[in-house]
Amino acid sequence: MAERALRDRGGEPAAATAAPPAAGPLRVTMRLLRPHRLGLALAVLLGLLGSAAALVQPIVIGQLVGQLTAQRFAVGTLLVLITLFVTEATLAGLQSYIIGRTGTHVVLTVRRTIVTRLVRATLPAHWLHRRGDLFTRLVADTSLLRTALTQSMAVLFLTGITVAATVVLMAVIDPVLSLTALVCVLVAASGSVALARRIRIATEDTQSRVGELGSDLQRALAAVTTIKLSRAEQREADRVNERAAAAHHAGMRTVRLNALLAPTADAGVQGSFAVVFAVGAVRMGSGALTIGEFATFLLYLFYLIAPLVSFFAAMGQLQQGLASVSRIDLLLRFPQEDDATVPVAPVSPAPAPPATPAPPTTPHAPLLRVRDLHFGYLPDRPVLRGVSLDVPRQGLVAIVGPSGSGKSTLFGLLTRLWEPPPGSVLLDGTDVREIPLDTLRSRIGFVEQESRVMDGTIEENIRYAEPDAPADRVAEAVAQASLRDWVDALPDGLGTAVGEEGRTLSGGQRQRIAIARMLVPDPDVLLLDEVTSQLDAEAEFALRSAVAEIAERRAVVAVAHRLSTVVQADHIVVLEKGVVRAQGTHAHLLATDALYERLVRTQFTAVPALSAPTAS
Ligand SMILES: Nc1ncnc2c1ncn2[C@@H]1O[C@H](COP(=O)(O)OP(=O)(O)OP(=O)(O)O)[C@@H](O)[C@H]1O
Repeated sequence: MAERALRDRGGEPAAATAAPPAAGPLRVTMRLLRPHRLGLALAVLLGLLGSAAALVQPIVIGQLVGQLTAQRFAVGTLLVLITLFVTEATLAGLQSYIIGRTGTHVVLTVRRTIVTRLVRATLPAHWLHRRGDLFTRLVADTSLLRTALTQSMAVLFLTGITVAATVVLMAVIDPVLSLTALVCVLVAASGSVALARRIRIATEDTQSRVGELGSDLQRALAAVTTIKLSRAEQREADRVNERAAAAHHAGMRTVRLNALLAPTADAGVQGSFAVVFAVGAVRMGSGALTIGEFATFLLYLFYLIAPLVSFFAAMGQLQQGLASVSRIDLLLRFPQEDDATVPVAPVSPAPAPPATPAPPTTPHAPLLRVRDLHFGYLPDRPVLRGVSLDVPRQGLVAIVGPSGSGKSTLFGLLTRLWEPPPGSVLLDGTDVREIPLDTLRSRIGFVEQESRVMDGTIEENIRYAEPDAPADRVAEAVAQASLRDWVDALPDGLGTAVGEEGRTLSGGQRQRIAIARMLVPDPDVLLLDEVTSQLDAEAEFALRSAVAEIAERRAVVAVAHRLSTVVQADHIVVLEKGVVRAQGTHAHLLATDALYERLVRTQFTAVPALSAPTAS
């Protein structure tokens, strides 16, 4: 719901979600092609040489015919002609290879850049866009770049040069007639240009509908079990099929416009010829042009047909590429985590920046300090309102409170998944905003409420935050997360594959793998967000003992719903509607705070006491 709220807000994205302003698609294209300009230049050069080899052929053929008619020995001329044929064919092949290669490289570079930016993008930026659409932009739109940009750019350049050179030659013969030809061609081109523009808009529309199709398909695949249990197969299929039909209709519009492009260009060229022919005839009649000059002029005009038609076709192709560039550009401008130094939506009262530098830390100073922390995801909807608390270097701090009171939000701010206001979260006396993200997240381990397990083996998942960790650290993390007995009983042990999203595991096993993953980097503080919620009594007991052991060496902050976890905490913070309403020990809070007393009575799930920890 929150993601939808962010998306629907549309018009005014908050500072950390806003991408820098867009440049025009042509400028973006030039920027994308710049690293590949050598390849493109080489392709154009080969094309020019190929054209030269083709243009010389009529002359050589003429000579050959002359020699043969005069019954002269023509082997030399024949060899020259064969060499020209071979050269032209070789150059054409090479040019096509280099254009293809350059196009593929452009796609690779763009995809790499996008992937890097996507994984480093801020969470708000991600939540503004549907995943299926991002996927389509990365896969389908970048594919369009290959032919639509590199090929069309090279063709436009090459045919542009050919057309310009021919026009110059024509101008030498008769400037008036060539001006007439030029004006006619430009008038004819205006129709094609207008069509090409519409092709671009239609392509953009098609691609965005393909994105919607991808998003809906992804939504359906992710919830396939829910769809089955809700008997919603047909409804879901209809919904996705409707998107497919919309993409088809938009695609058909592009096809129709594309089909119009060639006849429009042809009609323009033919019409131009008719006008030039008529003007030429008049000029011949008036003696301004000889019949020979007019014949040569017309010959050149015919030479123009092929390049002009290619030019217009390439223009249509380029417009399709530009449509994709506009969509890809959005990903290239995704705001990055490191750029996001302002709160997503400042809420009133605006938090004041720290007035004095952070106090020097001593071994007894708290490890984490939260000072007057205000935060809201949406403007004027505060979630945390002036939260202050200290986390000592060792021991267990429990955060309790009704659902929606802001407990998970607090954890997200401590790890800068969301940017806290300046001076409101200090780690070892340093504002977390000044600590490089990589360092911060290796010092603060955060096990989320619904931690992901990824396709791969158990060991790959546990090592995920630190792939090169020594084996004994992995073994220790496995033991601390109460996974040892279970892993030892598996035929493949740590090498067992877990399936996509850890499908072959139980909820509890997934949670413990997530805890082990966060223990491997040996963080100073471990944040646990309701990690015992999916565990049975035995596993919970085992994990509770493990948490107690972990808390002897480092700080642990746990959002807890189990009374057993809360009771064992050294310090308990009671959060209500984004405000810390009480803090203290279990006994103190039970005696002094009505909400805490109510939570203990009604909300905290009691777990039957067990005599000794056992692993499940
Ligand atoms: N990404 C988000 N965008 C907008 N609002 C959000 C977002 N995440 C949480 N919220 C809102 O912020 C408030 C606090 O949510 P939070 O998840 O921090 O509460 P919580 O105390 O952890 O709840 P629970 O115990 O149910 O997990 C809720 O009103 C929630 O709807």
